[in-house]
Amino acid sequence: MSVSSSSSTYMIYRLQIDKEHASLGEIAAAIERAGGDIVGIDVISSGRSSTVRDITVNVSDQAHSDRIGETLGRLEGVQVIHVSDRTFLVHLGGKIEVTSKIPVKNRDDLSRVYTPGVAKICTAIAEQPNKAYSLTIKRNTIAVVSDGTAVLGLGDIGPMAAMPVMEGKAMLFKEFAGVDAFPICLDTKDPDEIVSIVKAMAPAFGGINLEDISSPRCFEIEERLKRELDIPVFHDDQHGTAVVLLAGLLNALKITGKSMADIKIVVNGIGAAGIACSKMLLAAGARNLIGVDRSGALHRDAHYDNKHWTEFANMTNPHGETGSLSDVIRQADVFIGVSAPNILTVDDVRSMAKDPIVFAMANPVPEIDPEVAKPYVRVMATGRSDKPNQINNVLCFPGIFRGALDCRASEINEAMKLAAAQAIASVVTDEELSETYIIPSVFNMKVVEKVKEAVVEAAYRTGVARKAWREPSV
Ligand SMILES: NC(=O)c1ccc[n+]([C@@H]2O[C@H](COP(=O)([O-])OP(=O)(O)OC[C@H]3O[C@@H](n4cnc5c(N)ncnc54)[C@H](O)[C@@H]3O)[C@@H](O)[C@H]2O)c1
Ligand SMILES: O=C(O)C[C@H](O)C(=O)O
Ligand SMILES: [Mg+2]
Repeated sequence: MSVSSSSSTYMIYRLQIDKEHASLGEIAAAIERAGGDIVGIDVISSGRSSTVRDITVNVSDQAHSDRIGETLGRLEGVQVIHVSDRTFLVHLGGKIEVTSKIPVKNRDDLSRVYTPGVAKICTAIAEQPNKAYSLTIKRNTIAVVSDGTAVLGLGDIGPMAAMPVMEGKAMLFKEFAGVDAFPICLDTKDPDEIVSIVKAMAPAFGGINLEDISSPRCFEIEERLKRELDIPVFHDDQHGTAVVLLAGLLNALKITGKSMADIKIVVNGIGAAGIACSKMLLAAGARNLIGVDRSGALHRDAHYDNKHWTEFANMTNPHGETGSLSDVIRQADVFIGVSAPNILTVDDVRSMAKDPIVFAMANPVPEIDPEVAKPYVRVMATGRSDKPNQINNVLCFPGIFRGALDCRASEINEAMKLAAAQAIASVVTDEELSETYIIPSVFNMKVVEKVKEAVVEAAYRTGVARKAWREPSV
């Protein structure tokens, strides 16, 4: 039996194996019988009577891992020393660190990078603040700021628990676009306090990436920071997601031969991502878009305490459809999920129009398991990196900030976002386009390059770039 569940994970079993009483063959057979897939075997130490080995096994979940551990513990001559989760191992001590660019080996070095030499640099910046861009980390550094209230689809898990995601985002900024990023998780949910903290720390940064802040607070926080700061402020869950979604949908529609203006789109989860994705699709020509949240379809005859929902209802659902997700998804061409795990059923998908497009983007568990949906959909995408068609904001935020920093943009505007979406979509050529390849891989080096170029061009075109234009050298 092989492990196919979308929640599968790798566990490492460290075993002491008594050479006389146990063999690797027996151990492998026991693991296979218990349903685990062995993906690696390493010798840690080898003695005359026993060896210590790490056996890496793909398991479906924690309970499955426990069962395999118990099975191994019952084998004669085998002692389970410990069991570790490979995902936990890569997080030990955190995922990023600060390194210096210049060695500090002697007093001379010290006196230049630190006092007294550093003082004249400080004075130069005090006299001409713009010099912070050439003489400090500002020009290449982003703050990734969260309050831990909407972490992936895990919800309000607090600032400490949000850190692994923010460290991960910082890592991706660096890996994919060479942007230095600091994860900053704030122990407050108060919008006034978040705005004032971010404003106070802004001098060190060339841009602010807001992350995993729940709606509707995220809208006010972002709007105020955009107004009050002169560096780009970008709520990734809104705009990064919307940019990548539009890129994916433009390409998926080429496959089904339908046009944005004619299709019925259902967006499930009218929070940060849902509202931004919907606005972007409307700007791209969508007309029949219906938003659904926990209480069903949003429509203009209802009264909402949340003013963003009132605004949303007024610009969507032109035919005033009401009811649950299952009611409004009938005859829809496109489902976009930015809500919660496993809320879309096979029957819902089967009630959609011909050639359904399903983007189940909730993380880490999508609205429907892609394996379950596959037989009934034409194009399927999720936010996960272990499945085809990954619609995830990681395709956008490194490149869009690379471009914004390079031209020293004062903001990331609509034109820059649209340019980024078109650039991502364009990486997949017409020859390459297929049901399982509507969106490029994040590892495709062309993505960041094309997004950066398109964003820089749009920033100069719309007058928000502040760096003197230099013709590219030939
Ligand atoms: N793939 C990506 O790139 C990407 C990007 C951003 C967000 N997301 C995912 O989208 C989800 C929402 O993120 P967000 O930042 O917008 O959060 P949010 O808290 O701002 O919004 C979530 C919304 O979903 C609604 N919701 C929750 N359960 C629901 C259900 N069963 N039916 C209908 N609506 C439901 C909530 O009421 C809320 O309005 C998360 O799972 C997140 O991981 C994915
Ligand atoms: O973090 C991700 O993988 C995407 C997105 O920002 C999310 O909150 O789910
Ligand atoms: Mg997020």
